Amino acid sequence: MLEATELTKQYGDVHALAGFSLTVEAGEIVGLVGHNGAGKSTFVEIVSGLIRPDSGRVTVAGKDPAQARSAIGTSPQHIALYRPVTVREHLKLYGGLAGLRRAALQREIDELVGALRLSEFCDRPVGLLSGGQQRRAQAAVALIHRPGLLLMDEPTAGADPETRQALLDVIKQRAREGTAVVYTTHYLPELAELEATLAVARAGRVIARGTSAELLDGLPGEVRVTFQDEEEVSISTTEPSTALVGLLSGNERPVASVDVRKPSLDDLYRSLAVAHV
Ligand SMILES: Nc1ncnc2c1ncn2[C@@H]1O[C@H](COP(=O)(O)OP(=O)(O)OP(=O)(O)O)[C@@H](O)[C@H]1O
Repeated sequence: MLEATELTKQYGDVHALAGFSLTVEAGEIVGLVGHNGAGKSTFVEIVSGLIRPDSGRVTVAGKDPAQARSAIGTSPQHIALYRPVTVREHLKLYGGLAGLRRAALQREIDELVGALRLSEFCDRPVGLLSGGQQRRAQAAVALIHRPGLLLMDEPTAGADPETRQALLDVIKQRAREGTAVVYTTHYLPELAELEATLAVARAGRVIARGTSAELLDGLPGEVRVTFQDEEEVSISTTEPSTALVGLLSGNERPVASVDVRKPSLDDLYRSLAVAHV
């Protein structure tokens, strides 16, 4: 559904993209992760047809992004809605532009209003909504025409847990129906929930691609024991149970808490940074 090969994009001295390649199949959710400035949003902007690459090739459903607008739904990092216009009017406008009419348009609006819990503020102007409500409205605009490719750039930033869950549920459902999804986030548990494969961007390129099991297995997490006298001991380990037994055996002091942390995105970036110096 999406094929990007060796994309480059330069802003002055900054190489925002430096040979960025990524392929996403129909029905696949790809979690695009990477440090700030890695090039994720620039990639999303190119695929959504907002900006053009300096070189390289990108196709959506076999076409140039500018010719594939109706196949693409974008929820950009920064809210791009009209402040005086209500959420419902946005959905009618964007659904209508994509060719949805009357009953079909109404059906899609009703479904999204329900799934993303928009009913309470659907008839209010966007400019009067909270940040989280605007994010939900933005996501609904991306989804209204059932695009074959969804580009979600940090769609849950600032969202409360219920909103986050509602959005993840809709995205999973769309992927089951065959939608290809690119989902950028700084939050690994969301990608586990989406059962996404990962693409790790660094300095304008994708430097690792695979399932989270392939990329995270073998990376150390952390076991931390806090004793009641407030002393804290932590160990970086790939074997948390063994490490915990080791920490506690022979220890007579009462334990206040035990915390086992799985490998995080930071652990992944660190391991890849070592591999890519
Ligand atoms: N319009 C622009 N003009 C100048 N520089 C830009 C522009 N857009 C992006 N850049 C630069 O390109 C690089 C990549 O930025 P981009 O926004 O794609 O990163 P990102 O991975 O999305 O980061 P974040 O996680 O912070 O959203 C950064 O160094 C950024 O400063």
